[in-house]
Amino acid sequence: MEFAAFADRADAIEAESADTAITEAVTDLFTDAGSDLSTLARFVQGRVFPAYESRTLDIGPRLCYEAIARAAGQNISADDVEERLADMGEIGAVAASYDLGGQQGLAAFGAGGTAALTVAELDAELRDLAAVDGSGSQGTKVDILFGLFSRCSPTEASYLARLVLSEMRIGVGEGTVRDAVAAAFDVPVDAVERAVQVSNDYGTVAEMARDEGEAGLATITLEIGRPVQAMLAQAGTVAGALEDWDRAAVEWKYDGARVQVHFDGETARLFSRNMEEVTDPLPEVVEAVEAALDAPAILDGEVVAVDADGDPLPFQEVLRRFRRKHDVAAAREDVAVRLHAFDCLHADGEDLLDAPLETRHDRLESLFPDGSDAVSEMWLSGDPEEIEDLEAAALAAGQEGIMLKDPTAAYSPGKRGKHWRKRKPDVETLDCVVTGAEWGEGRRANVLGSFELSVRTDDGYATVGNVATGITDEELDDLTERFEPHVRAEDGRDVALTPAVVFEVGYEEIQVSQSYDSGYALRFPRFLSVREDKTPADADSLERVERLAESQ
Ligand SMILES: Nc1ncnc2c1ncn2[C@@H]1O[C@H](COP(=O)(O)OP(=O)(O)OP(=O)(O)O)[C@@H](O)[C@H]1O
Repeated sequence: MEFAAFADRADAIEAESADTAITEAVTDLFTDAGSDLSTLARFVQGRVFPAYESRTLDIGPRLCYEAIARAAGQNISADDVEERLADMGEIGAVAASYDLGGQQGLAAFGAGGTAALTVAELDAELRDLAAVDGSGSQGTKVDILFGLFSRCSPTEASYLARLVLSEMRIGVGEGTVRDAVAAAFDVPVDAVERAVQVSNDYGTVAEMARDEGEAGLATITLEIGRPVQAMLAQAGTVAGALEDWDRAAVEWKYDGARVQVHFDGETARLFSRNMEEVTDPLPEVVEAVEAALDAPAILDGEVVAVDADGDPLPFQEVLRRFRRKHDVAAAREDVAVRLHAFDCLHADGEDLLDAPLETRHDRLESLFPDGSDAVSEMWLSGDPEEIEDLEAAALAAGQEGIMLKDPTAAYSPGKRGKHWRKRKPDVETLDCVVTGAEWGEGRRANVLGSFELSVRTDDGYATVGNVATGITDEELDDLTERFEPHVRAEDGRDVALTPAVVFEVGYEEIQVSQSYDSGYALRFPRFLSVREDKTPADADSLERVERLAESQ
């Protein structure tokens, strides 16, 4: 398919407001996709790479503006592009507003000359672009992108800009893609959902659905080395859990960071909750797993930082270790980390996602030598007092609280269902995407002083408040520096930011309010931390804000 045809269809999808019409349009796109099916299944969601890959294009907004400016002609600079963005508010519209095809002579130096750009060619070019690294890589990336923009019509340029900056936002969420694959290739929605949970890639699933139908989808299994999305938890109470289940599986809620362990029988690889590989920064976890296991396995667990006495340290310490690229041995001397594995998704050739938690935990224990401290203990109890004692013990040991899990439930990747509930003594917090900021005043005029908080909606973000309290001067300096590459536009003291950073914020109450576009406002929001382990896609949703507001 030509990229122009895809761009036209994306345009038509964006113009639709009814969910059914959007799903139908995506269904038609998939039916007509031919050999481009897997690429298009990713492109409609604004992805070039499958969700399980941590590979990115690594194209910052500035680099994209430069490429657009060069394609737009000699008199246009990246600053001009940025100014236009401040006026128009959306990079696709900005890219479409220039006459980029006018540079076709120059484009001959870029990819593919002046021939019409195809989806396959664009995908290949973007993959080449992602592979560029080393010194001068930014310049090479601009060159490649310039070559692509120079071959674009206005509509193509709009969707190319949105694709490379991960700002597709045409109203197509994962649910739409799932339903469209099912409708296009006449397979059950559940079978598609299941295959996506296991493979974490809509591209592979769409092709399998088309080529081999429901039976083919059933053959997609977990693969060691290909991370799956983590199962998540809702807030819950002991009384609620014991009302719903005869007995609850009770575990400590460790104050650390999630990690998925993939052991192929010889070597272990580790992935963070964002599916980034964190094998190198955590050698002691790798060593512990490789020494203990002798059969292939995929495990889920939490990594906690500990001091010299083995007592847990705040979770920021473990994130520091996650990010550490150099001198890992020295970092390890300062702060050691320890794995608490609490689930087993695969053991010795057998996928266990559908097995009940109780069975999965038994398998987990059987993989490790007796009494190994790498396995998190799980208690089965129907007695509220016993569970309270377990919570007291978890808190006394410096952990966050307890998890209550349905012992009969399967493992549902990516789901925040009622089968796992977290009971933490502190009030709920929200993980919000920072979408804007404001410069300070007076002596703080050169640092950002207040930050606009948003939550996820189906096709973008909606504001819920501004936070300025709870941040030290030193943190403001750090945040100002951190946000610099994400500045999209400025107007007086107001700064528009590309969504990239997630703040954990506390608040006293959620109020219904017309002041913000979510329809809600956080009362007395206060900054708690930067969620280094989360991307905007992992931030809290408007749906969660609605639920929290209702349950107050
Ligand atoms: N025993 C355990 N079982 C499952 N998750 C655990 C356990 N101990 C610690 N955790 C952590 O708790 C998280 C579950 O809470 P949730 O799904 O709400 O994630 P979250 O948004 O990071 O929440 P929070 O900020 O409260 O940790 C898991 O992602 C995991 O990192």
